[in-house]
Amino acid sequence: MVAALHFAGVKTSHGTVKRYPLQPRFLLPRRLSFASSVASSAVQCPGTSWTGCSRRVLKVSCEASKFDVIEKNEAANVSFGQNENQLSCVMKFGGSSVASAERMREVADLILSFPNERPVVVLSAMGKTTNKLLLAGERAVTCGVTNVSCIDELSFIRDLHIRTVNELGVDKSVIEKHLEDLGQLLKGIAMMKEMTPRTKDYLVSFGECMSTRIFAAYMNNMGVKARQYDAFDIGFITTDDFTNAEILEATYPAVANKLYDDWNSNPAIPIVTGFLGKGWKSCAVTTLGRGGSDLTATAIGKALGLREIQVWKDVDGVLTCDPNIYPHAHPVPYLTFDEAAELAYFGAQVLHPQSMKPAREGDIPVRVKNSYNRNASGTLITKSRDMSKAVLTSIVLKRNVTTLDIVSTRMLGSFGFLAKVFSIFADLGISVDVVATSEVSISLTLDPSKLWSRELIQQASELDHVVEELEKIAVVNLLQGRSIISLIGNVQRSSLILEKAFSVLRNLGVNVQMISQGASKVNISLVVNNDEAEQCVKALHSAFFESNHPELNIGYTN
Ligand SMILES: Nc1ncnc2c1ncn2[C@@H]1O[C@H](COP(=O)(O)OP(=O)(O)O)[C@@H](O)[C@H]1O
Ligand SMILES: N[C@@H](CC(=O)OP(=O)(O)O)C(=O)O
Repeated sequence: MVAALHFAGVKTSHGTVKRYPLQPRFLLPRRLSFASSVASSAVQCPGTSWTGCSRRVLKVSCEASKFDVIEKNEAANVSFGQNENQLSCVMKFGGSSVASAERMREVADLILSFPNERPVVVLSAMGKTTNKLLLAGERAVTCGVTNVSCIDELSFIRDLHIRTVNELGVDKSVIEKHLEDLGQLLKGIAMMKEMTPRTKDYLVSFGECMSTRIFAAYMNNMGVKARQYDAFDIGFITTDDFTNAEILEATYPAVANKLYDDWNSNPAIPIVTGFLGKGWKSCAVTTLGRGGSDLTATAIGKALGLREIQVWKDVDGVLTCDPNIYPHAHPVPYLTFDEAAELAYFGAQVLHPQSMKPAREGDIPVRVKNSYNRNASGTLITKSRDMSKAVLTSIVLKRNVTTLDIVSTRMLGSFGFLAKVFSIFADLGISVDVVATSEVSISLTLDPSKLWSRELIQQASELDHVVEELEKIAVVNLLQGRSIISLIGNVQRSSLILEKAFSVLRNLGVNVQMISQGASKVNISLVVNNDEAEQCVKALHSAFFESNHPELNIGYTN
């Protein structure tokens, strides 16, 4: 069966015109395929041979009201997925992946290059927009209402977004109101001379709200039906902990209902804002902590029971250590949820610390991929993997950690002492990362993950309060400027790991101040001084991952 389609011409990054169909669904037979890049594309039913193929062939299937876009590379076999009409996976693209018009084109192309997927797309704000918004807010606090329009970061954000819509050929109206409201909000902040956490969350939400609107409009211009969603309007219900809200259970059924209902009644690729939610009491916009779009993605994966969650970054997957510390770090092909969670929790910026939780609960594989190098195989994170040969998987560094040495004044026995210390932390809402205990003393590091910035802030007053409380029962020594080096791997082989690690550290003349091997079986933590930490990571990396002893290099070979 061959039918005529209307095509919209779209300018590509190379200035050529690609042609995409305009979704005249009433014109379409039950299922269609068509060749793109060929002006006079033939439309045919699946099962017939591909005609008019240039290097790439797009295929659109419409079954009843269902909608599907499929791309075929010459080399690849096209096959339909098993549930070809349902949403199949999440594809999350971080700020680095959608930093410009050029990048948005790449991402659209990438999405369409997956023939068998009907993805829910989750986007972060473009590039460094979140940081710029925060800086703009901080400047507004002190600059005075009349100077708001001169804030450099505001001009930067405006220019970036307007340039992007222009370059993509998208109507400016999709973000005009947001840009106007953003200016008003900054004036409000300037007037109040303060920026509360609640205001901060509303302020940064403009980043994701604009990137998703631009991208959805671009997809629609290409003839690929897409629908933009603000997460706070589709059931992402959170606690009211502004800047670091937690997703509440009610989110899952609400999001599933909304996305599936819309998909079933009028299919269009959902383009959802990452990072954002709605406080259940305040009904105000909340955020899930920096890097929170990863968590949005895994939460949607769990809510919809999807087959896979893909998080697309600017690196070839989770690496054996932070590439900013050691540029030749290697991709880790397989991780368990536990390993990935530990790695993220202990400071690897590549994943949001809480993002593995929904994926683990839903048992949905997470794939970390590189949007700049789509052929790299990336990292696959699943419930379990063959650990028989695994030793060390990755080395993670968390800087600027505060440690506390707490020695009992012996008014309490050991049991009462531990209980009392931890009840103080519980009362103050502070969680602890690493703990080492003896009968009458405890050494621990404080969890900075609740803090807004990825740079750890010294919360002086909070720490003073902790010390004050602890001093009622103990002698307390507070030490700042420490780092935690976490050795993520197979703690079943901890003796081997520790032997090697300590020999490396001894050679460097570094004294380990605290060591903790948790019951988690995937992490050994070492506390060292900040100024020694980077050289330790580099030396450990070369000893474990570049040694001539294959038994020590196998963290990423299985
Ligand atoms: N172990 C690690 N593996 C991979 N990337 C890491 C690691 N540790 C830190 N990173 C950093 O994390 C960055 C990717 O995370 P992020 O910036 O949140 O991506 P996105 O904004 O695209 O979601 C990388 O560019 C890299 O610099
Ligand atoms: N834009 C937010 C949320 C996010 O997840 O971003 P990214 O995916 O670029 O890390 C942030 O910068 O924190």
